[in-house]
Amino acid sequence: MSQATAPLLETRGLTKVYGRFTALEPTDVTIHEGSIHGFLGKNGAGKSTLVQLLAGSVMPTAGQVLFRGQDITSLPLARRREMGIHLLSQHAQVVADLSVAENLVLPGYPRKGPFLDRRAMRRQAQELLDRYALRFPVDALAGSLSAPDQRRLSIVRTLMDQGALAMLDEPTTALSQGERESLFEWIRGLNEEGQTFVFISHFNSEIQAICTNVTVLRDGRVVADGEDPRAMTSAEISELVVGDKVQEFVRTRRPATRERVVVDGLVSDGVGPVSFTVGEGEILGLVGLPESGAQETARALAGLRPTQAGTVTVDGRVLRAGHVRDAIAGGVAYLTNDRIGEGIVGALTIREMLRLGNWPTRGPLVDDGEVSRTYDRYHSRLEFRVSSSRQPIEELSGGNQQKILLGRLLALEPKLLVLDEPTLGVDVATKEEVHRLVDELTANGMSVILLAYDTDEMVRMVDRVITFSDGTPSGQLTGDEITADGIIARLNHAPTELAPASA
Ligand SMILES: Nc1ncnc2c1ncn2[C@@H]1O[C@H](COP(=O)(O)OP(=O)(O)OP(=O)(O)O)[C@@H](O)[C@H]1O
Repeated sequence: MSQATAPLLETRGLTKVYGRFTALEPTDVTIHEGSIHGFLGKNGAGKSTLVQLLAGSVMPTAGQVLFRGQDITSLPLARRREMGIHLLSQHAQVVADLSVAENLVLPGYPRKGPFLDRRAMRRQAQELLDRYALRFPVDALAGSLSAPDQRRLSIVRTLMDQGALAMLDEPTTALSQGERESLFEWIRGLNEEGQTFVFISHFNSEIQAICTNVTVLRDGRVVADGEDPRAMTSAEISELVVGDKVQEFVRTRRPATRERVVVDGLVSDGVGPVSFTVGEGEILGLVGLPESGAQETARALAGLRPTQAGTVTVDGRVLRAGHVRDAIAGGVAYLTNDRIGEGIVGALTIREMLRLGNWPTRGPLVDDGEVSRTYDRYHSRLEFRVSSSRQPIEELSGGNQQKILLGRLLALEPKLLVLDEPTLGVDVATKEEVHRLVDELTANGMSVILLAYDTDEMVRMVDRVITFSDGTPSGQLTGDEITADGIIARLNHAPTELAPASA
């Protein structure tokens, strides 16, 4: 990795206040040229706020941003982009129905007079792909690329114009272990050539794998700066982030006492037939590569995919397939892994979101007292960092939004909880709290189906694993067979097709 050199970007007393809420206290940080600089912190600590202030998508309440010594505080986002400062935010994605080339030249399409110059566009795009050792065709639709390739494409967009600084806010969300490693190798290769990165992640292993130094934020304040994460243990990093020791939760596997959920011959749009059972109080892991049938089956159970054959029975009641309201009424609740697309309703307040579609009533009226009690229950348990229960969901940090979605499902008191990436974007302390909570629910009889890219989470939480390939169950792991290596071996992990940039 390149030697850290002169300051590329510096902040002086940079502050962000929203109304009466201080998202970022006066902050002084320095990002050195050639470094991979990590920002760490719990949910709501202020990481995204800080990178948005650096990128110019949010303007500060006070303080300065210096770029190579020049004060750029008042420059807007577009000007900073021209200077090579780019942010790939948690929500940024490629435009699925545009080609790779169109995505890469956005928004500055090359023109010939009033016309779009397609040849120039393709040539520019191909040069970029070559420069960053990406081998997918410039004419492919961006939406047809694999998830990691879409991520690479969006990173390349942040690196265009010889980008001086690429800030990546949780870039590995929804990538498998193999995909992460290949992405990291690529980033390291670019870094070797002098590219500076800012990197945000809740995974200590990722921070240690890639960052040369870190800044740690807690409740909007810098509590550590300049540490080398490679010289620390994962527990030390967690302690720095949380401000306390994080007790890793270890679940004891419990044999199921009776069958609660019976899935029999389920066929859903080319997936299946799928048959399995889930016991009372059991956590069943569904594992498979994308489009293997694991996630499709989970969504079909929740009524979110049309089904053509088979039945789903919960406590003896047969659910009407393909009907989400019927699934909920029958006791099935599903946590989506697409928080932005199908999870949150931005304008709702937190307390409304927690009881959305599940309003407690007193006579004909919404029972406001019960809404408040629901908020209090999950606020203390899941520790949202928010200014009030009436704050709109869209203002919350990503991890806090995830906690609200989880709280909403728990408030439904389901019999079967289907969790698709329950700790997506959630910090190290809350992750353990979510695991503890799910364990308690299963101790009280709730059945859980878990999908998780993080094999460590899978291994620690489940009683049993069913693997999927080609749209049907391909095997089962129980007891001591449930290990990260065991799962990965069953997945028949195909190596990713890309070589690192330096190759
Ligand atoms: N537009 C806004 N209005 C009010 N408060 C906001 C707004 N944007 C962010 N906040 C608050 O600022 C705080 C910091 O949020 P930020 O998104 O920076 O956290 P984060 O460290 O990136 O968290 P996460 O790990 O969950 O993504 C949060 O408590 C959030 O609710």
